[in-house]
Amino acid sequence: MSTLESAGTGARRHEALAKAGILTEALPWLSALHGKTVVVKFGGNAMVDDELKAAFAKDIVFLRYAGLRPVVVHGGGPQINAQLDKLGIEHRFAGGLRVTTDETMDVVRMVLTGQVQREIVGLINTHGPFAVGMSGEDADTMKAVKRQGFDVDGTPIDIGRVGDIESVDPGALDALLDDGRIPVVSSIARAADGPGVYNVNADTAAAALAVGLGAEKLVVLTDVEGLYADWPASDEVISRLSADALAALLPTLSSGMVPKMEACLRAVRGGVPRAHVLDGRVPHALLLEVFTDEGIGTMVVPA
Ligand SMILES: Nc1ncnc2c1ncn2[C@@H]1O[C@H](COP(=O)(O)OP(=O)(O)O)[C@@H](O)[C@H]1O
Ligand SMILES: CC(=O)N[C@@H](CCC(=O)OP(=O)(O)O)C(=O)O
Repeated sequence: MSTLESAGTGARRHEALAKAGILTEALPWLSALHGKTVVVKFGGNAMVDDELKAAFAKDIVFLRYAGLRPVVVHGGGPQINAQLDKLGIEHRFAGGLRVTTDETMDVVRMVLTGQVQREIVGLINTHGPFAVGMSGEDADTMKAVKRQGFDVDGTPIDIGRVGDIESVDPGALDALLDDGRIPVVSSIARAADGPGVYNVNADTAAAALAVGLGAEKLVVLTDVEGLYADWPASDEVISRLSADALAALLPTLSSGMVPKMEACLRAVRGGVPRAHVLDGRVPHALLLEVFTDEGIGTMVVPA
């Protein structure tokens, strides 16, 4: 064999070993997570470009073929804002939650279930007949009561039709999962204290469903690398923290991170072994988190 040929063989061997290394690294995770439910929250800010959305859909289908039971809970804050702007309806947030009038509620429901959810279902189903879209209100999967006692810097405000989840019935989701489907759930709950529905923050909804389903993991995809220790002054990401450490940190957090980290805390305190906040702008962040040893983003653990 010439020197050139043996160099070529060496390079091919090296490449083959590197590829096989990535696949074998997944083996312990495949074994540990087989048959387990993973709830993935896909945030509106993580749905920024078509390539990322397509990569997300592939990852979800990958989880399904790998023997996991993925459930997608989606947000759509920016998409709701865009529609409210088109309609000339004012929008504002308090403590990371949308102040939701009856008029706003109609738009939230229309955009989440009629637009964002449909798009995610379509993307997943380019890979097979897996995704089934539903609203959290369907089959009483989520029931909520009006969020009370909300204040901004000590001043009480009425945040409108924003719900606190009172109960989760995982029956419909379990039936879909048992049938090999991938549920894609919009964060709307049926009112338990009167007629109509409530707008539920999608992080909060994902955590409640993760607890209700006895999920192994909650993964929240967003548009930052994870929880920054001292945001916005620094971009140092906290890679791992316990529930107690997170509880101590919560009062110092602001904007969209408040419901997100509260959700991680609720999930872990509700029996979900791990909750992760990942950067959805990184292609295939979900696959990397689930199937490699690489720790990315922020992980919350019980202790
Ligand atoms: N400590 C923090 N670490 C990271 N991001 C933070 C922090 N505090 C506030 N944020 C803000 O929270 C945002 C994420 O929340 P949000 O916009 O609601 O995302 P999503 O649409 O994915 O739910 C980040 O883009 C960032 O601007
Ligand atoms: C009560 C509340 O704030 N509901 C959210 C629901 C959508 C959501 O949470 O979307 P993201 O995940 O993209 O932020 C809203 O109306 O924007």
